[in-house]
Amino acid sequence: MTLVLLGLFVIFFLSSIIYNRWFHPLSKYPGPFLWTVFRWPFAWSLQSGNLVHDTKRFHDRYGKIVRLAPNEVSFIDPQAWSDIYGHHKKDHKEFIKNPIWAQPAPNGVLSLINAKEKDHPRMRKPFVPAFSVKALKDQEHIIQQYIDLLMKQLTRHANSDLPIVDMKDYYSWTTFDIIGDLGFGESFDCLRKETYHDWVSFLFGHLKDGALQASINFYPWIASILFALMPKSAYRAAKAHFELSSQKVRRRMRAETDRKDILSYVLSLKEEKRLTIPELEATSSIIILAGSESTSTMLTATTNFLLRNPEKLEKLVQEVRSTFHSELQITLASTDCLEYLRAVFQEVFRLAPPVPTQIPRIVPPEGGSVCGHNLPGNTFVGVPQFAAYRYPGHFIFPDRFIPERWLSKESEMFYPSHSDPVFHSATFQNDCHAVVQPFSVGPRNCIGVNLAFAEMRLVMARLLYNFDLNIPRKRDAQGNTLVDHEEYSVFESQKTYALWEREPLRVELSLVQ
Ligand code: HEM
Repeated sequence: MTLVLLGLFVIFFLSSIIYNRWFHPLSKYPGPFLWTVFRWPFAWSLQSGNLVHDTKRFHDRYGKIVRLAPNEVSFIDPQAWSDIYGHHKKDHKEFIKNPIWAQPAPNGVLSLINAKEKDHPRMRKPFVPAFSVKALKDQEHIIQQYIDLLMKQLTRHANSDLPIVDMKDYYSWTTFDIIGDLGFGESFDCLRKETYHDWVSFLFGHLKDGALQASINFYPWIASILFALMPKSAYRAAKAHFELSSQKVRRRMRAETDRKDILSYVLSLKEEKRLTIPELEATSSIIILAGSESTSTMLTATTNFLLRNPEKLEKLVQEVRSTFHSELQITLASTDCLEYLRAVFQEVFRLAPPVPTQIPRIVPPEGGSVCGHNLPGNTFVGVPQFAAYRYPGHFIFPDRFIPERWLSKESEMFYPSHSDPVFHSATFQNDCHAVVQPFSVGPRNCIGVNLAFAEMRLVMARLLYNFDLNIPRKRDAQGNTLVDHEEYSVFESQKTYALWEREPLRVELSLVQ
């Protein structure tokens, strides 16, 4: 009997390899052998934090279309953005959120970001005015207030005996405090106390658990056993975190205030047009995560690239300090004209996108087309940002930090630094700007783009106006000061669990005299 079972298993095993590799409808798409016949190499790479780098390696080797698992194809052509994430059209149905990832909150309800296609427009609409340019203008003083506090804390450190800080923490504290206040009228008080709130520290662990849970979800037939083996602390933490954001929502709903925060726009609607309370609770915790983590990641990555490229840092400092003659002049409106700062952000989005993985979608059951390829229903698809943006067919010098590639050729700033490969006005003409879509596209793109840019511009401009930033200096045996660029952390080599796992970013600060 055992032999028969073993024989059946071997036959099943071998025939699924043969089918997946040579007879499956996706067999014509190239990919690494093991990945195309089994799901586990993908799941393993995902939960060990290497998926982003593995996917890039495969696209560099196989080209713009790669089969990453028996039922999954990855596309990096710019056309794939609108085909996969774009609006529903007459002959093109909207692709579906992948339920492997889009799981309900602990109250059993899907949040805005995970909502089913039929519920998504209803849930998104009430938030749209809260993220408009007009709303942002009304909220600018709140954002500036937290940046004042950031500058105050950094000034204190710059004046101390040890003027070295982990900027990753300061950026996280700032963006969490801002979204706590703008979202629910309550700061997390991270900046003032210079420490993470429980909610925030939980979140970083939660991202890792999320990658592990998604890996397990690929195997529904053993998922319940594997979930039972997961540490119970992960569930308790998820529940505690959800409880905290629910309390924030409920407190905000009870508060009698005419404050223009994000929830005020939703609460001002008639009940039938609002999200239900459980939906609002589930969505609130997503707004806190989405509204803080990606922006602080972007600020951390920008600082890391600037410190590793001192000539670019110098050029940006020059732009900021020659534009403003008082810190009070640094506003949302006035920072809009900083063209080199904008180019720096574009280049950091390209080299270290805050959402570096493929944002998972599924082809609708009746099938669909991506970049002219007809795919069977239920195929998993996505555009992996990190791989797409560093693909040598899309950008010249794809791994080099050259913000100038985003400037107009007529700009006064369009000239190479000493460390750049020589470039001239035609060098970047074939760069594929259209592929860089860090906020995604279509009906489920990022609702917080304006807020993200506002925070990024104000924080970076005020930081560079007030401080000189340096890689922390070491001393050699003779007491001479050394700056070792070779040893400094490289942002893009970090692991990813949906978002980047950010290591400390130590920066030496000195106040500009
Ligand atoms: C540099 C900063 C940011 C980046 C790169 C970014 C990127 C993205 C991306 C790629 C998506 C699409 C996710 C998907 O389809 O699954 C998204 C969705 C979303 N983002 Fe952002 N985001 C940023 C900042 C923000 C901010 C400041 C907020 C403010 C609260 C925010 C709130 C949201 C929300 C609520 C969604 C879900 C939208 C929907 O499903 O309708 N994001 N973001």
